[in-house]
Amino acid sequence: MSTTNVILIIVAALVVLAALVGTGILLARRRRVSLAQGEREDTSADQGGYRAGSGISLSSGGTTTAPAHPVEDRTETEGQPGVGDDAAVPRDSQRRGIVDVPLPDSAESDAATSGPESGTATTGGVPAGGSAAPETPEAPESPAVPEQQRPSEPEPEGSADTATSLERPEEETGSTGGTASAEAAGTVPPRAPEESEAAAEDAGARSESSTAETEAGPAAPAEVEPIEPSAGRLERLRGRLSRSRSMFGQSVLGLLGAGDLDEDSWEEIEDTLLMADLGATTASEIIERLRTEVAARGVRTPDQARTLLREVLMDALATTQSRSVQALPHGDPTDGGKPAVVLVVGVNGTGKTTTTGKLARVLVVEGRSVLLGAADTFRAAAVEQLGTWGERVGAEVIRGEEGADPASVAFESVQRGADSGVDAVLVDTAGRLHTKTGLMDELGKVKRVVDKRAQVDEVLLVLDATTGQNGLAQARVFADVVDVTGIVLTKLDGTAKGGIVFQVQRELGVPVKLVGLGEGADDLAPFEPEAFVDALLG
Ligand SMILES: Nc1nc2c(ncn2[C@@H]2O[C@H](COP(=O)(O)OP(=O)(O)OP(=O)(O)O)[C@@H](O)[C@H]2O)c(=O)[nH]1
Repeated sequence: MSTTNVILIIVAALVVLAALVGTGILLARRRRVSLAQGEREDTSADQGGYRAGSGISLSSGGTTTAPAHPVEDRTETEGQPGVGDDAAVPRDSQRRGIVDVPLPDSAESDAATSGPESGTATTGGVPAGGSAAPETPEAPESPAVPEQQRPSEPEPEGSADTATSLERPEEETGSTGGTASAEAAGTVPPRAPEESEAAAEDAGARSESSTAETEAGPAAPAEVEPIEPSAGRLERLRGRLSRSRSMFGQSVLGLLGAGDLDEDSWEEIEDTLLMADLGATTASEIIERLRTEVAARGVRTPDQARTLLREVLMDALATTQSRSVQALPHGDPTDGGKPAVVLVVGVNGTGKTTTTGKLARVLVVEGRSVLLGAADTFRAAAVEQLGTWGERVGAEVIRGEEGADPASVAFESVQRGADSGVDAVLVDTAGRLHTKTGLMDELGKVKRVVDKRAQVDEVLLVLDATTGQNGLAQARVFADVVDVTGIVLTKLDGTAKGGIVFQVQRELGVPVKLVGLGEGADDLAPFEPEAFVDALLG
């Protein structure tokens, strides 16, 4: 063998060695990151005040409770696709800068988001909350809101015409909201900060007339259908989840309980976790933890495997945030207290209206009075749908005409709720694609406008469990724009997935509070990690 050949062989051997060392370093680093994250999760294994096994837990809101985003935990925002990511969804959501985009001028905004005529003349008086307006946490209340009429004192005009509820006749606009009409016509420049309070006052003043225009809902409810006790609902939850998820349990438990696992088996377990939408990071953390525990405990039997997997999944779902829905009033609203205000947000068709109705039902059955705000002014059918829920539960419904400014409807709802002394105001917002900056800006405006009148206690983001990873992208953007305080995961009855629960909680620190299990009136249950994991394991 010539010297050249020997040198070539040595060089080749060195190259192979270098490649192996590189791969080893990469793997080691990946594991180290995962382990560190796992440890962080473990420290937050406290369940907060959540009462498992009971009905939906309700509470009064405190100060704003939106959790800070654990940004450092985000691992899938570097332009890399997440497993199952929808290719149509931009993966650079963090860089899209939704929060930093200045809102359009109020007149422009109204023109863009409202119907051609209606939104402008009708809603110009509502504080726009544009970039020039300060983010006032509390609106000036009594001075801005004169004594309002009560539901029992309907204004003569408009009371019969629910379709034009928030639209004000020309002359009326002129008399009570000159600024509004001028602004709507585009003749008023964006409001200076000091003008926003005046705008709130204007909106408050307007509501005196427009409350009469809003639907005189069935204030004296007829019969509220009896609601199934929570125990029964949870039982159904288990049944429904286990039907769709038994494959997950069987597959993972079968492998784990088989004793010594080779690399192929671990990969298969990881694949199963990914298929259930747990996401790459969560799945990898769970695998690391399982590997460690399997070695430490000497798992050999299916029972041992089940105990271990249950524990690991439960830990991954743990949160320090309360899962209680903050929908109870602050004091007695009929005696100086304030109603709870809940905003329901999410993309189209996730189940916002249905969830709003179901939640209203839970509250009413608990003896609470509810007012529903139909701020979904994009879709007339959604307003009708909420109206039907209002009839079912005996709640007044405030609605705007199609195309009206949703912020105006939301403001009117909160105003009316406060005036009429209800316990909770639930505002259903229009579905919007999280990828449309203008629509997200509009949602931010809804929240800010409501904030001027009352504290928003709960912002529930409704996610459709069947949309998988896309749900995470949605959650990120919505959380940035409106400080989401709780997640409702709907349609869990229709999917074998739902692992998005793990990811949303892990990344956003926002607890999953409720789950939707069907289209029925009672198909809303508290999210209970134990029940969820048991159902997942089959
Ligand atoms: N199977 C099942 N269907 C549900 C659940 N929640 C809502 N739905 C159905 O999902 C569909 C959409 O629900 P909506 O409440 O209208 O959704 P939305 O988010 O208000 O829709 P937009 O107003 O268009 O944004 C309806 O057919 C609901 O009955 C659930 O938990 N399970």
